[in-house]
Amino acid sequence: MEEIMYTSRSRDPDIDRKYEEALVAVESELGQVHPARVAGEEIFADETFTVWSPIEDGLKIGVFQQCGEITAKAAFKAACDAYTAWSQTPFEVRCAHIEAAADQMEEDFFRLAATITLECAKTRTEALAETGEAVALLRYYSSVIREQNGFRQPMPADTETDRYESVLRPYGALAVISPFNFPLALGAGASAAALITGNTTVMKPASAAPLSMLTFCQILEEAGMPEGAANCITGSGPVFGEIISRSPDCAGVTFTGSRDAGRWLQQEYTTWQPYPKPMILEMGSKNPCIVTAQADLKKAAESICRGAFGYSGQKCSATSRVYVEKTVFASFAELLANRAAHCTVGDPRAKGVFMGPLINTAARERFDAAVASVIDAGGEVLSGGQSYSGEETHGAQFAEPTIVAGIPDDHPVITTELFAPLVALAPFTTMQEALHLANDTEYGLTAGIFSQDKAEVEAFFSGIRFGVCYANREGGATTGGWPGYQSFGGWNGSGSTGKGVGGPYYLLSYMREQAQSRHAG
Ligand SMILES: NC(=O)c1ccc[n+]([C@@H]2O[C@H](COP(=O)([O-])OP(=O)(O)OC[C@H]3O[C@@H](n4cnc5c(N)ncnc54)[C@H](O)[C@@H]3O)[C@@H](O)[C@H]2O)c1
Ligand SMILES: N[C@@H](CCC=O)C(=O)O
Repeated sequence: MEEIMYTSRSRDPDIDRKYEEALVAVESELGQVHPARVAGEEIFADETFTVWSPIEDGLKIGVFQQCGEITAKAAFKAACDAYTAWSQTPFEVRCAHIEAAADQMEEDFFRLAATITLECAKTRTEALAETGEAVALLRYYSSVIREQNGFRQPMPADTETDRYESVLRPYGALAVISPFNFPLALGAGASAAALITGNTTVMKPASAAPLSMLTFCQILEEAGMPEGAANCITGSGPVFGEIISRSPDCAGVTFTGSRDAGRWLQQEYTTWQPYPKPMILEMGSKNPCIVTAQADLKKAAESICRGAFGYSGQKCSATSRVYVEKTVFASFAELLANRAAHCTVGDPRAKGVFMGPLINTAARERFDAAVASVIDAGGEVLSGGQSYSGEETHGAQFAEPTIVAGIPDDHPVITTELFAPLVALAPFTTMQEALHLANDTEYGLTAGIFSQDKAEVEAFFSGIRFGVCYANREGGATTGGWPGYQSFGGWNGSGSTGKGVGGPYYLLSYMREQAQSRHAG
């Protein structure tokens, strides 16, 4: 099938037909009770929680288990029990399991995409691309480990009879915590990385969107993963965080989510664990884009619109600050405002809709407070600024694609991650100033530049302190990274390892080195 990426602009109409059929099928099955999955068994907790779709009132995604200590401990016990055999399984066999899971995901492609749309209100393009990204992550990790011969490397020996090797080996049972905004790709990608390197997993998806990951866990089981290697439990993040911090069975954590939760977990886990264990943290950001007087302004406006407002700005990669050279500020602001005003906002299930509703009321309140704070600070709303919900939206919470300007550099809208469709513009006069403003943040995930001047582009790449950097990217100024093309990892407050998801070094974070010296007996 044709690969649909976040940056794709067109697709075969047959894809839309299959997606629409899957939407009808998946929607008709919603509302069920979903058990947690431990060692291939269905587990029911004493308490449950209900997840409602953000697309319309009354659309019940399902009832999920509010797992506490008993289930979490059982899941880690299962993962620890499975660890020895799985970690000693030849890497080719582990790869074959992950590849079989990727095959199954391709079989279920449209149902998975429809599930993503329904549980977190992604448009069809975003949901299809996320499903493709999830499959691509599994396949990419498998290709890396095969290319690296399972990360076993001969070392020079000092005698003819001795044999020395460097071998990368797994850690144990890892917790895999994933966010609501990429409910499949980021949980499945991290789990696949953990499993393919020989670790076992206890996955914990976000409570706002847990269905995709429970489905993925079932796919892993069906792909022949040994009992207990992959487990998935649902429930409160903070409760899970407390449990794993104090659990000697938890050999490490891979967490994707907000900086506040990630930092809390990092401190708690480090405090309570008896020795240092791996923590792979992928966190939020405040992503800048620089537009110079040498830019193709129309292209920049189109691409920033996609970067800032795609999935309603609820991407860790969303463009949220744009620094525009003073001489072109007014003309660029006008182009961007016109482009934003033409974004199609509506039901994300519908064809042609570019932006759907926000995940929940809290996100809308955050958006409203941000707009009010811009006005309080004497700033200007150049486009959008309103949020709305009501009968005509079937209760879904919408915010207009919004552009603001005229606020100070230390305003919270410039410094704090909003996770809403709001982008702030500010002028600059020199490239040095633009880079200073772009880098003036504790975050460091994605950044972009629009300029047709090669020297400006090179100055950007050498001066920017972010992990994922794009020049003149058409399909999203700072968004839409793809496994095997863009390693996706944050610097500074955006990530802990410096090795990007979907990149050649990512798997290294899931293994530790062992020197094996075989001397003549
Ligand atoms: N850097 C990246 O690659 C990346 C990718 C996607 C999302 N994100 C970030 O994720 C955030 C949006 O997702 P979210 O709202 O689901 O984030 P969140 O931090 O609220 O939750 C993320 C996950 O962590 C769990 N969690 C929450 N508190 C926890 C705690 N104290 N201990 C352990 N687990 C806890 C949640 O249940 C969820 O599964 C944004 O900040 C976004 O930038 C980062
Ligand atoms: N691959 C996606 C991941 C975003 C995470 O929030 C992007 O690059 O936009």
